[in-house]
Amino acid sequence: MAEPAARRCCLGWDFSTQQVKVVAVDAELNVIYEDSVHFDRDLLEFGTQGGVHVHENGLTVTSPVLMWVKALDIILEKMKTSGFDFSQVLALSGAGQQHGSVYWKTGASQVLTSLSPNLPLHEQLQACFSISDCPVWMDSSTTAQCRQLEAAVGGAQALSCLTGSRAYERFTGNQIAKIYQQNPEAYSHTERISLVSSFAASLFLGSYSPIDYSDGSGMNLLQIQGKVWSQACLGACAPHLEEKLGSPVPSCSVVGAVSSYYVQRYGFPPGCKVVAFTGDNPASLAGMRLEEGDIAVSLGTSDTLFLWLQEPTPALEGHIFCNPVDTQHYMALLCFKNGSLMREKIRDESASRSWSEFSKALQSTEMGNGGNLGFYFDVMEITPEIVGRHRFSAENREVSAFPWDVEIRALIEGQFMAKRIHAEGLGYRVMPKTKILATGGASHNRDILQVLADVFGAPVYVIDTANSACVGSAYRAFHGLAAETDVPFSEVVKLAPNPRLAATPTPGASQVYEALLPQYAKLEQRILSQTRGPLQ
Ligand SMILES: O=C(CO)[C@@H](O)[C@H](O)CF
Repeated sequence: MAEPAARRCCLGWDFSTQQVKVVAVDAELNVIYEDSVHFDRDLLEFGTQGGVHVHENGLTVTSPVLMWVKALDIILEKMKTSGFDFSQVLALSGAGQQHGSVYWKTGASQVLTSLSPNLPLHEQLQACFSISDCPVWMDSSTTAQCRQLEAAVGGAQALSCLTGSRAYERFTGNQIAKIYQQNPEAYSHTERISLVSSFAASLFLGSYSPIDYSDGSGMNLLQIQGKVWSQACLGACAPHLEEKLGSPVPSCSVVGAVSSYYVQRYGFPPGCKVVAFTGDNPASLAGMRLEEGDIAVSLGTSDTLFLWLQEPTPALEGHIFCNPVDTQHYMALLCFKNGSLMREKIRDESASRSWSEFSKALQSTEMGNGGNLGFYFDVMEITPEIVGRHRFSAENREVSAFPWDVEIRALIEGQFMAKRIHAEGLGYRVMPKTKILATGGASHNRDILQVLADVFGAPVYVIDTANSACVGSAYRAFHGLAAETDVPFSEVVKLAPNPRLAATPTPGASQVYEALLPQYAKLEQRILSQTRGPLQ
């Protein structure tokens, strides 16, 4: 049988909370291989649940760094056993869960640069970490450090203007501050601090990989305008921190070639390039091929917005990161906690637990819902911090109930008007070329997507984002190969499969919602001032 034609490809990795995943993407941008290793299922000796350990205090959440190392050993062996041809890999890049941090012990770099190809990574790196259980994004034990950092730079808004976010417990600077304060000896024996993304890149490089601008924006340490560490933030967190972090680099940087360990043990070509790894959300933005003016809406348990911003206006909500595929622009994340669980509750209460009844209500009620507006937050909302259900008639009078069909439309219109208002609060603007990319469970309901298209006045496309961080990383690897030629990312990925058009705005939608959006915003402020007292 003829030898299979050589399939030049790039690899995209994702070191996520629950697993390590890899995809191989060929030059036509087709996924030709994928594999994964699940921490809970395949690495039982580490005893994680959902890939993490939640500590007794309920606030501290960590993951064992050697579990991540061993997962890479296993997945590479699985690829080798399946006959994957590593010699075809032109470049690789990857993603890591954002905010997590890895602490390399003094002397580890010598081990990393002299790995024996006869042994797995985890056996050789056993003694290379000063902290064996790494803080991850689910940790919320650093509130004190958050307050200290905000005080050091002039307050929450000042920190947001500087680093793109106010202080958040999961953000890496606050986690480093806690380790320095509570475990100074481990901190003093740490020669390098990586994010999960740059840690994974270091494993492939065989030396310390720099932190990229985009994932570095999730640390409360990087000046997002100047793309340099903020000396005020570094100083407020821990001493000698800049030398432990190294200098940040543009996310599209080629940071080196794979180490000889991979050439000799797996057959990677010696010139296989490593493109800077980044955070899972920035990598997903790349995988969704978001462009200027686009917005991605992930409709899941909580709803998450991915925004492409040219001129960000940092706020006390949401997160602004350096853009992973365009160094002049930015991206933003906005999280809305009352997502699908809220939609399912109203479906159960008002549509007899039936999505088809739910859809009928949306089909039978008018855009704008006759001026009735609703706010549905059965759990404390993140954006903004409101809890409870609040309904208002067209005359702005608070009412205790709506008819079942009005209730359903009020929920969905309210959820999407909130998204547009808060996105625009961060500097997002709907443009004539705007595409809305919808993903997640609720994106299978066409009537819900119709409301989304109407509220934003833009077409809605649906995409499958199951592998978006991996695929986005493979796309970024191809982009890194073209780095010297200055080809824009959008050009590199133009052959990728296009999303499917699902809904376009109903004629007259803009007039309806341009009038209703300010009304919704005013009522939101009214609820906020009632619940937390008048704004200072
Ligand atoms: O904390 C987050 C973003 O700010 C999460 O989406 C993590 O990146 C998940 F890994």
